[in-house]
Amino acid sequence: MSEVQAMRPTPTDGPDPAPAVRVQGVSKRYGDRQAVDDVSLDIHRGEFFGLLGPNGAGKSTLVEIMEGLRQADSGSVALFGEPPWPRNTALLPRIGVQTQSSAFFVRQTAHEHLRTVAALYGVARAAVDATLESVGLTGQRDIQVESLSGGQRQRLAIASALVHGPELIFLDEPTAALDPQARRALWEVLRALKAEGRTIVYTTHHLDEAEALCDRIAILVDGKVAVTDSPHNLVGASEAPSRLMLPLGRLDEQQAAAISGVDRVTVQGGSLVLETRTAGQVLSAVDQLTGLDGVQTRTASLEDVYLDLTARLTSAPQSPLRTADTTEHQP
Ligand SMILES: Nc1ncnc2c1ncn2[C@@H]1O[C@H](COP(=O)(O)OP(=O)(O)OP(=O)(O)O)[C@@H](O)[C@H]1O
Repeated sequence: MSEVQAMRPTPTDGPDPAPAVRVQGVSKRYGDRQAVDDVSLDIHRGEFFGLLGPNGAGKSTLVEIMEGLRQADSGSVALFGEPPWPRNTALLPRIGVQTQSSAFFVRQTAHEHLRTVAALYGVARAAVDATLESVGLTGQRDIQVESLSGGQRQRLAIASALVHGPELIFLDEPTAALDPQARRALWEVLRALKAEGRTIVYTTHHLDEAEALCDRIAILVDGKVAVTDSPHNLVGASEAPSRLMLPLGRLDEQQAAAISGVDRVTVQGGSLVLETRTAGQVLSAVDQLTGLDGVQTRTASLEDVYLDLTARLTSAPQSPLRTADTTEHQP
């Protein structure tokens, strides 16, 4: 993306510039559903900020309010100190938006579509080729949009959000339809954008993605911000257990559950999984009983923290699922 437009100087840059995004007391209700409930947060310039939460938590509504696409019932939003609503055309060149339902010129080729979007912003043609390349669509440049696969369209939607070199980029579940290679390739594009100093607001259900990319995340539950922090701090402060995975047949479930410090025993795939908050003590007990050959340990991840937190705060089913086919034994 280094060939894509250089970042514009920000007129408000100074010793203490306004944050890229400031949300203060924002609420939004649809009928009797409180979609966003008194949310306040700041997203700093140059920050990679993740917005996580179960289906229906209010992420898209909040992002659309930030983008100026939807009006809040109460509260305020400022992007670089400017309100995006009512429609603020001065902000448009500075922000890039990819939504879950991006619109396309379907009868155009990928290249024509992006050229059309670029022309709306008065962007040089060279940026079109560079942006198509950055999202891995050079090979599809002459294919009509309606003939692109779902994942390729998604990449074109991302390219459309990036082609004018915006300072602030909103991406709403951008990797939802991408295959694993395309997902990792997009990570690299996003890391490069961050390295250029751009601010990224990123909605995702992929916890590994949030952990790998985001400086900070907010977890939204039932329209409220449950927590905001860096993935590192959240995992460090978490009480989510570590997991020891033993090949099946080495211990039975009752033996494992009887080990002091084991909180929960499950069978997942080909492993007996022991959850514990005292991994060292449990490892040495396992060593004495059966040896440590083939035993794997996994410390708490952001996904564990997320599942733990959202389970405590809501009874709704969670989006990232634990391994299916799990039997469980509580000691
Ligand atoms: N236009 C609308 N009219 C009525 N209700 C809506 C509308 N948009 C969203 N909602 C409701 O508001 C709540 C929040 O929806 P929203 O799409 O913001 O959540 P989300 O966190 O983005 O969900 P997901 O992860 O499934 O995309 C949900 O209960 C949803 O059904």
